[in-house]
Amino acid sequence: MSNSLTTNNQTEDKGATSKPLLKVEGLTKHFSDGGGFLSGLFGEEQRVRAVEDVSFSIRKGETLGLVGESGCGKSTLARSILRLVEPTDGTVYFKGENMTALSGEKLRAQRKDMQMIFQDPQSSLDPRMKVGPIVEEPMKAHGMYDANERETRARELLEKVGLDPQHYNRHPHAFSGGQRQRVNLARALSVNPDFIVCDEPVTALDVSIQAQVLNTMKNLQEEFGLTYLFIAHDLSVIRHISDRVAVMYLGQLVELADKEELFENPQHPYTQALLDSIPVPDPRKAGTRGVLEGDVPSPIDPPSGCRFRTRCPKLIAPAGYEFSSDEWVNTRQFLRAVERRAIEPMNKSSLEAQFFDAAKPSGEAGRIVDDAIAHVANDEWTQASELLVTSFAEQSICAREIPAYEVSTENGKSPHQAACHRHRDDVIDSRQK
Ligand SMILES: Nc1ncnc2c1ncn2[C@@H]1O[C@H](COP(=O)(O)OP(=O)(O)OP(=O)(O)O)[C@@H](O)[C@H]1O
Repeated sequence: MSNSLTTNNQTEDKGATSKPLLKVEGLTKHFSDGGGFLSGLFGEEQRVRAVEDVSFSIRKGETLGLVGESGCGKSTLARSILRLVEPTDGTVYFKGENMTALSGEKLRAQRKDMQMIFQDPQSSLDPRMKVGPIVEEPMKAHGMYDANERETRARELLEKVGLDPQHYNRHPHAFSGGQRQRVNLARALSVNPDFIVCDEPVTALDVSIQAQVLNTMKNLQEEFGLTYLFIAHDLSVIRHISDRVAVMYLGQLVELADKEELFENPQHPYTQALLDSIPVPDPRKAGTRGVLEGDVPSPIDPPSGCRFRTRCPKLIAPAGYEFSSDEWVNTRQFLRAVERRAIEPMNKSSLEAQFFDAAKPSGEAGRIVDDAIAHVANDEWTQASELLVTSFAEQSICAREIPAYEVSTENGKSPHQAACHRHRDDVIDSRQK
C-alpha cells in the first residue's frame, strides 16, 4: 500500500456469506492528469487517485448501493469493474473468473453478462434509430438469435419494462425520460445478463417518476435473477433499492453494511454527515439538519491516513498533549476556522473568548494555541494554519494510519465495516467517543 504509516488494510468486505457473484479486491484506478511536457520530463507527472484499494463483494440476486458525493470515484469504480477503463491495480472476480486477466473474445463474452445503465437516458439512445432495433443491438453484437427471434424478444422486453410493445417502431424522442430509461433497461436485459451496474439511473428523472422506475427495476431483478451495483448520491434512492450499502469517499470505501444497519446505526462520521444532510421535510426547520464542512479535497494529493479527516467533525485528539474533551472540540473548531479563514478580524482576547471561552487547553497545547491566536490577530493566516495543522491535525492517528475495522452489527446479518479509528479502543478513550 502506498502509505508507509499504514497498519491496516482498508475496509474489506467479508459480508458475502454465500458465494459472491462479484468479488473486487484492492481495485485501484489512477488517471494521469497530463501534467504538461516539463512535469513529464522531470518525472513529476501527477496522478488522479480516483479509486484506491477498494474491496467488496456482491452476492447473486443482491443490490449493493454505492453512495458518496460527486467526484468520490463511484463511476470510475464501476467502469474499472467492467473494464471500460483499465484498472491500475487489483482484481475483479466475476462468477469466479478473474476478469482482469481476460482479454479478446473471452472478455467480450464475459461482458455480455455484465451490463451498465447510465444516468442520462437521452444521450445513451441513438435518436436516429427506432426503439426496437435499439433493444436488439446488443443481441446482434453478440450474435444471439436470428432476426425474427430478436424482434420477438425485443417486443417482449418492452412489455416487461412497462412499455407498449407497439412502441417498437417509435423513435426515442417520442418517449419521456422515464420511458427512455425503461428502453435502456430493455436493451441491457436483451442479452440476458447476470449483473447490471446502474450508474445514477434515476437521477435525471422527476421524483414522481423515480419510484416507478425503481419498482420496475426491483421486479425485473426478481424475475430475471439480476444482481445490481446501484450508484446514487441520493440516499433516499439508495434506501429504496439496496440490500447493502457501500459509502465511498475520495476513492475509498469508508463504510459497508446492510441497508437498515447503515441507516439506523451509521458508524463513520462521513456516513453520519451524509445522513444529516438529507433535507428535512419540516418547513420550519432550516433546509438541512447539518452540512458537510468544506469541499472534497483533490484526489491528486489526498490526505494521509483517513481521507475524510480534513473535514471530519470527529477528528481524534493527537497523542502527546493533555486535552479534555471540550478543550479538544474548541481547538478543532478553531483549527478548521483558521484553515478556512472563516474568522472576522479581531484581537487576541476576543479570539480567545470566541473559541476558548469555556475550555482552553493548558500546557504545551495551550502554548501552541496562544501562538496561533497571536498569528491570527496579526493577520498571519498561513503561519497560524501551519502551526495548528502540523502540531495537532497531522499528529492525530487519523492522519497517521489508514483505518479499517469491523464494528458490532445491531440491525443486520452481514458484517458492518467502518473505516474509522474511533472504533479502535486503544487509541481513543470513552470520553472522546
Ligand atoms: N478520464 C479521467 N481523467 C482524469 N481524471 C478523471 C477521469 N475520470 C474521472 N476523473 C477524476 O476522478 C475522480 C472521480 O470521478 P468519478 O466520475 O468517478 O466520481 P463520481 O463519484 O462518479 O462523481 P459523479 O457523481 O459526479 O459522477 C474525479 O476527481 C474526476 O475528476
